[in-house]
Amino acid sequence: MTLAILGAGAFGTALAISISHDRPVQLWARDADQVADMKAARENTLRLPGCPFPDDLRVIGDLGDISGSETVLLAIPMQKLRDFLTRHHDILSGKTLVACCKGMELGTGVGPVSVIRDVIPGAEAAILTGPSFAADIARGLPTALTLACGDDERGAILQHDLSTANLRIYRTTDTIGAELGGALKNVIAIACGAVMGAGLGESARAALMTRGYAEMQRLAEYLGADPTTLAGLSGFGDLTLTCTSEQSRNYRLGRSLGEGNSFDAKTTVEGAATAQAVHDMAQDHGLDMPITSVVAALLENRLDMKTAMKRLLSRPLKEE
Ligand SMILES: NC(=O)C1=CN([C@@H]2O[C@H](COP(=O)(O)OP(=O)(O)OC[C@H]3O[C@@H](n4cnc5c(N)ncnc54)[C@H](OP(=O)(O)O)[C@@H]3O)[C@@H](O)[C@H]2O)C=CC1
Ligand SMILES: O=C(CO)COP(=O)(O)O
Repeated sequence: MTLAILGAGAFGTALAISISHDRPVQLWARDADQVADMKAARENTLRLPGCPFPDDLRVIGDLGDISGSETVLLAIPMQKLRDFLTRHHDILSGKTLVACCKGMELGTGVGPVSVIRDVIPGAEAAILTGPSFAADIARGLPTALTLACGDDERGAILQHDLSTANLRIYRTTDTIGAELGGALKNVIAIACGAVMGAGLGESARAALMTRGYAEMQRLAEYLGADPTTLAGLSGFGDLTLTCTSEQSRNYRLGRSLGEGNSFDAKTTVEGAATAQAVHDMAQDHGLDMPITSVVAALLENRLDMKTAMKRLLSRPLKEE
């Protein structure tokens, strides 16, 4: 079975490299120059340099070529997903679509599985998420991810098809919990980066991670997710990785905020839009999401670091 991966960014490319050691993979990029470059160089010099392509990885620039692939991984940023699916509805209808992005959609507040179900009801929707840096996967370092699919039989097939010697996949049917964990940990990582950038120390970061996790659980429970999903790879696991690593773009954006430095606006940082989306949703539903709200305000320059910290620390004292 050939697998198609749409989006030749760092993550799509890393998954394509890892999985094509076991089975044929088509990796699609929208930009003709990038397609030509990857075909010639047999690596993604733009997004993931230094990671050579296995022989069974085929680079494609024509979406029509995926007609024979039953399973399609969508590795494009969250805020671009709805438009992408709408434009390519007919090609993707009837397939199993696995979201590989992390975030909640601005305007609707929903995650990628809901967007897929909404735009292409004729497809089976799933999500692959969890603690993993693209460079680690591409280099063959051990990684564990969560595959969430509402249809457990289909989920078991995906789990088997996408696992490799170094990529160990666990499965759940709780798609809401899996997409919330991946989305919200990015917001908390921005907060942690900001605290570290401002020189507030490791203890403050540990407090933010813990209270951030409580915030994630609160929203997840409200939206009907299983709390044990949040305690797994897609929630706690990814929170730990992203809040503590300089490899994370969300963490680095936060650190720049804390240091008072600018950050390259072209970098994919899913937590920025997600902070706003979740803040809006929390307000609509009367939910208490103080860290998310502070991150959204920091990113919009509605708050400075000092006031942000004061706001979090001056909240009424309560039971843990
Ligand atoms: N990098 C990582 O370590 C990990 C990333 N992820 C998640 O994967 C998702 C993608 O991130 P990542 O690959 O790192 O991002 P990159 O910035 O490396 O790449 C983004 C990719 O999306 C493509 N793209 C952007 N907009 C569109 C569009 N409208 N239509 C089609 N393609 C589009 C870009 O194409 P172009 O170059 O032409 O603009 C590019 O190939 C994110 O949600 C991220 O959270 C998950 C786990 C790990
Ligand atoms: O999701 C990731 C790790 O699991 C990648 O994190 P960043 O998007 O912050 O780089």
